[in-house]
Amino acid sequence: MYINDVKLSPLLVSEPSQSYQSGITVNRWVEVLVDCPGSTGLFTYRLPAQLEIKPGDILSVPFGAQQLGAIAIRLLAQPNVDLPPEKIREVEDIVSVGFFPSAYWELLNRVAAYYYTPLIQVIRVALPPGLLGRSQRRIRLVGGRGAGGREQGAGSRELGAGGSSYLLASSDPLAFLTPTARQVWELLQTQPTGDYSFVYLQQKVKSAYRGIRELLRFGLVESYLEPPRLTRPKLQKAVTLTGTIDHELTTRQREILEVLRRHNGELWQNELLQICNASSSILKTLTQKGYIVIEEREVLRREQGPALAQDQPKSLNTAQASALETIQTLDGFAEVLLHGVTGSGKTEVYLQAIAPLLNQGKSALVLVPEIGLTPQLTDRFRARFGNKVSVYHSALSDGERYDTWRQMLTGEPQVVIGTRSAVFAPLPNLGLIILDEEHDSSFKQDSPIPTYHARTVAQWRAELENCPLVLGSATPSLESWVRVGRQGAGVAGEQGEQGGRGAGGQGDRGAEGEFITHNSSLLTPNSSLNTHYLSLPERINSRPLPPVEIVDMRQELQQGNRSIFSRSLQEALQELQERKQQGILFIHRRGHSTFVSCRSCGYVLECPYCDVSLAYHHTEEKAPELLRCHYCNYARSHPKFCPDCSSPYLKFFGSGTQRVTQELARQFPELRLIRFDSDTTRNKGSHRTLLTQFANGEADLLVGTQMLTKGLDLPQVTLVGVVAADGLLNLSDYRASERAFQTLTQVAGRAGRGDDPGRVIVQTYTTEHQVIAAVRSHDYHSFSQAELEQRQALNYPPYGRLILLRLSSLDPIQVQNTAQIIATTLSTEEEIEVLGPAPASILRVANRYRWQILIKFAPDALPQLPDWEEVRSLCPSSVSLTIDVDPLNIM
Ligand SMILES: Nc1ncnc2c1ncn2[C@@H]1O[C@H](COP(=O)(O)OP(=O)(O)OP(=O)(O)O)[C@@H](O)[C@H]1O
Ligand SMILES: [Zn+2]
Ligand SMILES: [Zn+2]
Repeated sequence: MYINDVKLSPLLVSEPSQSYQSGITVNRWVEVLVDCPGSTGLFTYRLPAQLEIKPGDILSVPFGAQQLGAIAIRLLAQPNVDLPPEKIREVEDIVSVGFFPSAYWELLNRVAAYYYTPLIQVIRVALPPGLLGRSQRRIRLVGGRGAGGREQGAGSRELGAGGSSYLLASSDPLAFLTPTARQVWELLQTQPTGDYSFVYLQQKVKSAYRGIRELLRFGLVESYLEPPRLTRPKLQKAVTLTGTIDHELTTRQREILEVLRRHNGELWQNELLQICNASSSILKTLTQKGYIVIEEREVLRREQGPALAQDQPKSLNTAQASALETIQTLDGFAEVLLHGVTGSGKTEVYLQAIAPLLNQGKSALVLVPEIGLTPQLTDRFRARFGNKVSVYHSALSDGERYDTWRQMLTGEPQVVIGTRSAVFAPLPNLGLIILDEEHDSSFKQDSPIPTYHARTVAQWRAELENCPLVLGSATPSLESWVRVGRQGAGVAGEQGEQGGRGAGGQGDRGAEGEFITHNSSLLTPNSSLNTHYLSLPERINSRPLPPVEIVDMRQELQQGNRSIFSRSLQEALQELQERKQQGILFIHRRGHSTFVSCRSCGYVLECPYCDVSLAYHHTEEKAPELLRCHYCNYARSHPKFCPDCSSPYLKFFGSGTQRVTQELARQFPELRLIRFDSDTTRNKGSHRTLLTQFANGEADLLVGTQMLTKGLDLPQVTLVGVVAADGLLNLSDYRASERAFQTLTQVAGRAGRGDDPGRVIVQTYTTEHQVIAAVRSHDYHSFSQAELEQRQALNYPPYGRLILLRLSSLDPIQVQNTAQIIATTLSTEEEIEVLGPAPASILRVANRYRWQILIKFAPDALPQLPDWEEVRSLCPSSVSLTIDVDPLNIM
C-alpha cells in the first residue's frame, strides 16, 4: 500500500468510538513510515494499549533486527485483511509527540498526494538533511539529575538496590516503580547530565524499554532525538562580566573589563580577544580573580552577512502606499499578485508589509529564485531587520541548515529568506508569505520527486496557515495572471486599478468577454479564492523604462559587419568608457562556443554519453583548451586535428560568455570586465564578491548569463546589451515565448535604475518575432493576451493541465517499449489526452535513453486520473519513471 492513498481517506485518527470498548482500549493499529533507505511503503504496527499516538508523531519501532525511527501516518481500527494479526509487531514507543504541527503535516500530505510522491520523500525535502536518518534516540531525567521526580533524600539511592524497595514503600517516594524502571532510573542518575542513549540503556538493563515506558508515563524521564553527529550544536566560549571594576587591577586588565562593560557585560571570547588584541592568559587571571566567568555556550551557525548600516523605511510613492495598504488590510488567507514594472520598488513594499508583523510576534517567509540573487536582497532585509533575518537554501552547510532550521522552531518572530525548498521552513506563526519573481522557473523542481512548484506549495501553505501570499513580478506567470482574473482585462484600465480592496481580481472578472470560460481557481477548484491584483505601473521617482533598440543582425552582416557586436552596441560600449558608466551584457550560454566542427568534413564533436555537441571552454591565454558537455559534465582536451578526417581546420560556432569576453578584450582593451556565470560563481560567496566588485566600480561591464537578469539593482548601470536573443526565442517548448519575454524584459529592466537614463540594445536574427515586439514596447498586456489565446486554443496551461511522464533507461529498446505500453494503457482512460510517447529532444543524456509521455486534461473537469501504481507496475526495474505534475520543461 502506498502513500497516495492518504489523500483519499482523511488523515485523522480513527474515531474514538471504534478504538474504545466499554472504556477499555482494544487493539489498535497504526501505519507508519520507516526511516530506512529505500523503504517508501507503509508498515502496520500494533499499538500498545497505553500509547496515545497521533499522525505525525515520531515513533520507534522494531524493524527486522533493528530498532528504527518511524513516523505515524494514520491509525486503523482494523489491520489490512491480508496481514495475519500475529505477524504484526508492536510499536516500541513514542519518541516525539506533535513533531509536525497539524497544518504543516497537512501540507506535507497535500504535496505527497498532488505530486504522486511517497510521503517520506516529501518529508526528506522538508527536513534538514540527516535529521531523521542519523538521529539517535536518547532518554534523560526530567529536570536533570537529582531533580528527577519526587525523590530527594539520600535514602532512596540505597533503597534502590535489589528488590527490597517494596518493603519500604511508605518512606520511598519511588517505591511504585517496577524494578526495571528503577534500574533505568538509577543508571541515569549516575550520569552528570542525567541522560543516556536508548541503545546503551537497552544493553545495560534487560527489557529496558519497559522500564523506560513506565518512567515516561510517570513523567520522570523524557525521550528526545539527538541531533545528527555531523550537525552537533556548535559551542563557543562566552565571557560574562561579574564583578565591579576596581583599582587593584592593572590598566590592561581594566581595559578589557571596560570593553566588556561597553558590550553590556557579554562577548564571545574570540571577539573580546580580537577587540582588545589580548591573549587568553589575561582572561584566565581575571577569571581567577572572579571578575569574569567564561562558559561554553551554543552558537547557532547561521549564515552571517557583512555588518550593515541600519536602514530606515522609505516614504512610499502613491502606488506603493496603496499596494501596502491593501496587503495590510488582508485578514487571513488571500492571494495577491503584485505586478510592478522593473525598478518600481516592490522590495520596499515587502519590507514595510513585514515590519508590523514582526512586532505582532509573527514571522514572514520570503522565497526567491536563486542564491545568485540573494546577497543583494538579503542585505536589504538585514539592513532593515538586522539579525531577525536568516537565509535558508541548499548551498548552506548541513550544520548551518540544521541550526537555521532549529532557530525557526523557536517561534521567535523572524524573516526567513530562501530558495524553493524554504517553502517548507518550519516557522510557527506565519504572518505572510512572499514569492519574489514569482514567474521564475527555478521555483519548480524537475527532479528528483516531488516535482513540486514552490508557488503551488506556498498557496496551500498560506491557506493552511491562514495568512496572505504575495506574488511579486514585473512579468507575472500566465498562471498567476489568470488566477487573479486578469485574463482579457483591458490595457487601458491598467493605471487606475490599484487593486480596489477586496474587489481586486474578483470584481472585474465576469464582465470580460471570451476568456472567462474557466474558473480561475485552477489548483483548488472548489474554494472561492480571495485574490487581489495590485499594480506598480511606474518606476521609482517616475524614472522612465529604458528605450529598447532592436538590431537586425542579418542587416549588420549584409552591411559588412562580421563582429558579434552590432555597430550600435559597439558605439554604446565606446561611450560607456567615455562617460564612466557601467553596463551589462547578457549572453544566453556559458562557455566559449556552443559547438566545434570540422570545416573540411563537417564532423561535429559530440559527447560520448549524450546526444549533444560539446562546448568549447577556454578562459584565458595559458589555460587548457577544453571541450565540455553541459549535460553530464564530461570533458576532454580540445583536439588539434579532426578525429574523423585529420584536418587541422576546426571551427567554433555560437558564442558563449568566454568567447564574448575574449572578443571584448580584443575590441575594447580598455574596458574592465567581470564574467558572471555558473563557471565563475561556483565557490561559496563568489556571487557576492563579483557583484560587490562591480557595484564598487571595479569593472565597467558585467558579462553573464540568466543569473544576472534576476533582481539586480545597480543604479549606475545605464547600458544593457543582449548579444543574441535568438537562443531564447527558438526553443521548441510551448513556454518558450513566455520565458523569452520574461528573461528579456527582466534583463532590460536592469538599465537606467539610477539618475542617468538607461538604454537597451537587443541583437537578433528574427526581429519580426512577437516576443521582440512586446519587449521593445514593454507591453506585458498584449503579450499575455496573445499568448493566452494560443494556450487556450491548444488547451495548454493555464487552461489545461499537464502531467509529464519521463522514462529513462540504459537500454534504448526497453525504455521505448515501456513508453509505448504505458501510452497505450493510458489512452483507454477517458477525459485525458495522451501525447506521445516521444523521445526527449535530447534522446540520450549520461548514457540514459529518455522518452516521455504528455497527458493533458481540463482542470475543472476533474477527470478520473490513472491509477499511478498500476502505471508504475508496467515499468520494469531497468526503466525509471518520474511523474512530473505541472511540468515546466517539456523537452
Ligand atoms: N519609495 C521609495 N523612495 C525612494 N526609493 C525607493 C522607494 N522604493 C524603492 N526605492 C528604491 O528603488 C530601487 C528599485 O526598487 P526595487 O529593487 O525594490 O524594485 P523592484 O520592483 O523589486 O525591481 P525588479 O523587479 O526590477 O527587481 C531600489 O534601489 C530601492 O531602494
Ligand atoms: Zn574533418
Ligand atoms: Zn554528456
